[in-house]
Amino acid sequence: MEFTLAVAVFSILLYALRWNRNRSKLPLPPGPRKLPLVGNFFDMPTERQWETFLKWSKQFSTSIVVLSSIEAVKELFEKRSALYSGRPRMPMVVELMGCNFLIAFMEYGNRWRSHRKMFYEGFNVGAVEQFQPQELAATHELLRRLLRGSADVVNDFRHFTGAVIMNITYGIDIRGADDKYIKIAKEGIERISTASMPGAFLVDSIPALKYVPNWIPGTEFKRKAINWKKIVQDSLQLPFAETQQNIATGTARTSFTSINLRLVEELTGTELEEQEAVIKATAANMYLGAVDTTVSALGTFILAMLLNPEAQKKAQAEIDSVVGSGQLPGFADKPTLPYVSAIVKEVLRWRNVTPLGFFFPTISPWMMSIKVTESQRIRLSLETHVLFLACDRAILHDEAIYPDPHSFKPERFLLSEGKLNPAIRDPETVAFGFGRRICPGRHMAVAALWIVVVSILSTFNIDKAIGEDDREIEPSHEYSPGVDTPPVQMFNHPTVPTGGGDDSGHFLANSFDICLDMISMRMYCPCYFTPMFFVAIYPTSIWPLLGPLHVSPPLCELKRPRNCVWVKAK
Ligand code: HEM
Repeated sequence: MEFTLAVAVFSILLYALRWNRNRSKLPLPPGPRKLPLVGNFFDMPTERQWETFLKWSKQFSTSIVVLSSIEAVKELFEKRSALYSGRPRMPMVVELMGCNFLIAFMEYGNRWRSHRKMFYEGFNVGAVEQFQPQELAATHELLRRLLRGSADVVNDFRHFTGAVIMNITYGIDIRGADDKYIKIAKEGIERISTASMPGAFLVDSIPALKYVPNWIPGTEFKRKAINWKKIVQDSLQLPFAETQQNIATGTARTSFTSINLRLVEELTGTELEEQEAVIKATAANMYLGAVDTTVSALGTFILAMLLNPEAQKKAQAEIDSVVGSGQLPGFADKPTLPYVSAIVKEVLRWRNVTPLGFFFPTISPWMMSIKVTESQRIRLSLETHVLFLACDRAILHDEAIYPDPHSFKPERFLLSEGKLNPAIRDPETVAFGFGRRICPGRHMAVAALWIVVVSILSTFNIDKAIGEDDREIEPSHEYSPGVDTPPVQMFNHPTVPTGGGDDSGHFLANSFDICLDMISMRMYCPCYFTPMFFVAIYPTSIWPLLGPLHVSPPLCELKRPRNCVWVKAK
């Protein structure tokens, strides 16, 4: 028996070594020089990643396939989505900080499915219509805040999004600008953003470091993880506990959490615990997924209006002629306000919130090549294992579909008679991702964007702020990656390349080399030569590259309240 086992193990190892040798005949991908053990860890940029990746892409080749055409993205992420819906492993944020409740970081499987299903039930295209009253009420509150003279428009947008989502998700009212839940969520998102930055923590490249005792020098990351976990846990636990408490005292308002908790109240024991955990986690995802993304898009709207006063005037003329100046617009006006809808589409296209989508790891280390489209096939080897990354910005700036892509032109979505042109690809089909991992909050996000955009346009003029020298201040194009980090240079220019790496321009193979360090890691790992283990260690070596969420800080003034009689303070 033991002999048979030994022969079996030996044969597998022999096969593995031969298999590896065959594959290693393929050339190694070029990239920055690797150090022993840590590979290219220290080369990884922690900010303005796109610039470094672009530089590397010119200097080197291969490794990451950035899909910059809708055809390639649909082929892989939609037609073959069963194979391309995974997520890379993230030891710092998921395992040490306990963010395994975040759907965006979950591995594709049953756990992800159960959370996603519950999310879908609450936020599908039909279900989100029931949130319109809350969105409208929060929008009118936003207008009142702006009317009182806002010092920080971005903060007001954060407050708006928080108010809508806390109401829908937990039935909790936000109290003032310093509301504790807004504060908790803001802090939680900051920590999650920092911890999920590619290259920020070595433990993501060497997951075994998470077992190193805390007292050993150099394990500062473990202490950070413990502190940050507490902050993140607050955003998971506290609002949920308040809703539970309200249900117990009979004061709970109808919300996603209260409805779902009532549905499971018949359950007992482990079944109840499991269901409660899914409800709690899904609710937290709603808040954490919604805030920065929506705030970023609204910030871009303000920037676009500052830079394009003509577009602002046209939208206001449309609103005045359709809604009139005697009342505020509502959701029912949407079909009759195509220019406003075109502005929302252009906001999602022009400076989309996630210029780079999420990473999807290569499906299987056993594959030698992957067919991307009918005419394109990528060769794979162990060393050139690719991560697929949809470059949303490139797709949304495709000149063939959107001529003069860097200009803000809502007209591109309109027919000559002023109606929306269905033939132009709707940015909503790109800006929220693709396939099975497509953003589940997109319907709510678009509704919230639309009502805020139309309401601000109907009541305010958005003008450049006036400086102390009585001159207009030119708006900054700088956006902050993540939250509360110093502003960095924004994508004024197409820093993410939009061309193709091949004749048809379909995708940028031979482009970014962002995973070079991870590939090196695999080569130093003792398990590397055993393909059986390779599957297990592969995800540990890959960072996700979350397209940085951009929160813009537009310096602006909302002047000349237009129909402000309708925005009277309460
Ligand atoms: C303008 C607003 C928004 C934008 C641009 C946006 C964009 C995105 C993108 C690009 C993804 C990744 C999709 C992929 O992997 O291909 C995503 C995922 C996600 N979004 Fe959004 N989002 C927005 C608003 C929201 C809102 C309002 C919510 C919650 C109510 C939300 C919840 C989520 C969740 C939970 C995921 C993870 C999905 C998964 O991995 O299965 N998002 N979003």
